[in-house]
Amino acid sequence: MDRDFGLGGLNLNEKPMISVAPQPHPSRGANNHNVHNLLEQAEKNSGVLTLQGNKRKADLKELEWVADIGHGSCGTVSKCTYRSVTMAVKTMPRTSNSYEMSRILMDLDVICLSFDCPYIVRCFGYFITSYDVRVCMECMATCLDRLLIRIKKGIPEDIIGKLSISIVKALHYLKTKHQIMHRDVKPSNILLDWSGVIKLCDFGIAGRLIESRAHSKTAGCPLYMGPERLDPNNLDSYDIRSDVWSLGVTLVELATGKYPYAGSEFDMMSKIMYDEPPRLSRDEFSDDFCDLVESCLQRDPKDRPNYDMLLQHPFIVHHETVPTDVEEWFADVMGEVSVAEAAAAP
Ligand SMILES: Nc1ncnc2c1ncn2[C@@H]1O[C@H](COP(=O)(O)OP(=O)(O)OP(=O)(O)O)[C@@H](O)[C@H]1O
Repeated sequence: MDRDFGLGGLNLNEKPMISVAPQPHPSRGANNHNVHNLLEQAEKNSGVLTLQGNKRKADLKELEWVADIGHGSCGTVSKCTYRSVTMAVKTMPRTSNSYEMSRILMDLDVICLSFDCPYIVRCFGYFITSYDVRVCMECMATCLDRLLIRIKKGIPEDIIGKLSISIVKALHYLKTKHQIMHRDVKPSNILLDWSGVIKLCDFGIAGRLIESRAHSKTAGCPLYMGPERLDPNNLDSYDIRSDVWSLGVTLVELATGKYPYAGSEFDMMSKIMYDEPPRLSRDEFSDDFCDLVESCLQRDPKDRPNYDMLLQHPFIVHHETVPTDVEEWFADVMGEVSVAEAAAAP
């Protein structure tokens, strides 16, 4: 779809999510006046859906619920149809809390802004009512954390090769085209469809970069944050290399089938800050893959690659050229899971 409204330039950066250090009240950076204006701007295109290349004014009453897909901290995602087009609709209740509202608007803005990126989940349009905001997206088959739970093992390296290309390209696109960093890279925000296409989603806590740096330390899931973002003594801003750390942790989790740190949340955060970063075993994975992960999981952000460097990494370059059928693999594993589930059923 075309970019329907632009929220760019307004300060939605200060949106701390999970407290890991003393911090101001979450709503401080997103003032009510800004949020109100942004909402008014967005409302102008409410109900305009772009389907099969045609823009049309849609009637919310024609949106039919099919099934719930899942719940996140901002709302619920459901499978719906609009005139026989299947979509995933994320419904987020409107709230008087300007921090929550700024998250909703940021998610909406980035997804609309990224209409031309094939590695970011596509948006058909949205509805803003007096009660909620509903974002209509293409419906993907699953997110990678659910997939890991279902298959109960790691994802094969050649599939991770294809997946890494899509995610690095999505992050690179956000950085170079819109000066945005995602700040919440993790398996639950990576989606896969039945034809094997991999896309990034969930931009509620994305941050606008000012001179390539973001300035709010606390947004995102702390378990995927780089040590520099968890350190309460570090008052510096951070850059996209913090997302590169999150990508490294995500790749280890996808390859091994489990999150690399254990213990209470406090233990895990201490380990991220003070222990040696996780590594992949060279007995189980190729040297190129192990090297890529090692480069992403460097304690000092300056030692991590940027996206241009990642795109030239031998692991990525190799998987750009080899034909890997993600669609077939996905169909096979889902088939195996269904057979196993049917066999285990009473
Ligand atoms: N376009 C989509 N197609 C299919 N499933 C989706 C789509 N968008 C989101 N989902 C799924 O819906 C569920 C809820 O997503 P949502 O983005 O609201 O929250 P989350 O990422 O799980 O959690 P949080 O927002 O707290 O980080 C997740 O399982 C997600 O994978």
